[in-house]
Amino acid sequence: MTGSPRSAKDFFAPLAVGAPAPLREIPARPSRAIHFFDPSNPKMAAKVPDMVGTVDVLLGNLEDAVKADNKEAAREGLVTIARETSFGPTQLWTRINALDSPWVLDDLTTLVPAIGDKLDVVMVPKVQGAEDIHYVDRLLAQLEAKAGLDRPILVHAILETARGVANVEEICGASPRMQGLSLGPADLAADRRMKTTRVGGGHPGYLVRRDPNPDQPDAVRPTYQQDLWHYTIARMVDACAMHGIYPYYGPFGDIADVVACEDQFRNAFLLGCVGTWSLHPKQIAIANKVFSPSVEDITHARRVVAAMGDGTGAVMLDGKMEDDASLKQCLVLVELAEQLAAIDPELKKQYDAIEVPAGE
Ligand SMILES: CC(C)(COP(=O)(O)OP(=O)(O)OC[C@H]1O[C@@H](n2cnc3c(N)ncnc32)[C@H](O)[C@@H]1OP(=O)(O)O)[C@@H](O)C(=O)NCCC(=O)NCCSC(=O)C[C@](C)(O)C(=O)O
Ligand SMILES: [Mg+2]
Repeated sequence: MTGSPRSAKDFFAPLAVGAPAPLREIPARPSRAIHFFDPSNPKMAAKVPDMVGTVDVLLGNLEDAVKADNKEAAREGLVTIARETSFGPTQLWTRINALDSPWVLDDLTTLVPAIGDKLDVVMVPKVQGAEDIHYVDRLLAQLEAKAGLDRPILVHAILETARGVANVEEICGASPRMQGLSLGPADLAADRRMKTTRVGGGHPGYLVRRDPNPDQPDAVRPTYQQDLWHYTIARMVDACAMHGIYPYYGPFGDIADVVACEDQFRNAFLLGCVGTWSLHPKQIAIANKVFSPSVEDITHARRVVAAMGDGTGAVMLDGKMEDDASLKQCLVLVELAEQLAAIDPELKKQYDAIEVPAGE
């Protein structure tokens, strides 16, 4: 094939002669936590081999949070770590520098030939529209062809500009490489001129207040904090579901506040996200817990599956109506549990111990 794709039929054609064929379906590999490390930081880098198997994704970060003077050391450090580490079931991702930065071309032209066979996903920051994905798509195809890779490297976009959010659907559908999206709440807040200075999470000022009680006009009126990120995450979830790819929350910068971190992660899980980021080792356990369905949820889901028989009609279970649609909701959880049990022996034990009474 030469030139640009001309019709919808060309969507799955390789973008360079000799590049691997694009995937028609993005594999649903568990990725509850995408753990960030700075490959130029010797202490962090030293911990990476021991983290294999304890986290679903290890991500060598080359962009923000890596000092400008360390950009090359980070890139080279990632090459060394990738070559020397056997990753087993753990995926290896990287976050490259922004497309307008002086580093990104060297990031891609170094990493793909050196460790392209080990890299599962390239995370692209500050994606504005489909044109950014098209650029990375073609360049990856050229580099993969040159390196003789036999499987395509997937692409994950971070939504961190207002324009990126406005173009979210076209970003998700821009290439068969698109694996998923993450929220970039810090850059997005700055770009939108929001007034929060936190990296993700809520804000005590973003609230609603109960109406005054006419009989007690001076009584304290309770307030309820709202989720600043609900709108954006909900848009991401719809865009990803529409294109068969996966939404993730993103960073929670208040490392010390493990309670609010868990809450933010859970909101994302309930809305449809498959995972989140972990910036510090202690956030991995929080993410793994939140993004694994509970034993109670799986027990209920399996009871509904058993009670629904051939999957049609309506039944009563514990006083509640279950039907074809609630069965589908339960199957989302059951399928997720099966995928997680395949890579997490502890969870497998818990899910295997569930007993569903026969004949319900
Ligand atoms: C927060 C920091 C500074 C606290 O770092 P610390 O050293 O103060 O923490 P600590 O509790 O003292 O660390 C304990 C031990 O764990 C190690 N450690 C600590 N963190 C890690 C790690 N991630 N992976 C592996 N090891 C780690 C650390 O080196 C230390 O090792 P030691 O016991 O041998 O001394 C540090 O954890 C860190 O730099 N984390 C990564 C930050 C990062 O990647 N930020 C970029 C993503 S967020 C973002 O970019 C925004 C976004 C999306 O773009 C947008 O919203 O716009
Ligand atoms: Mg950012």
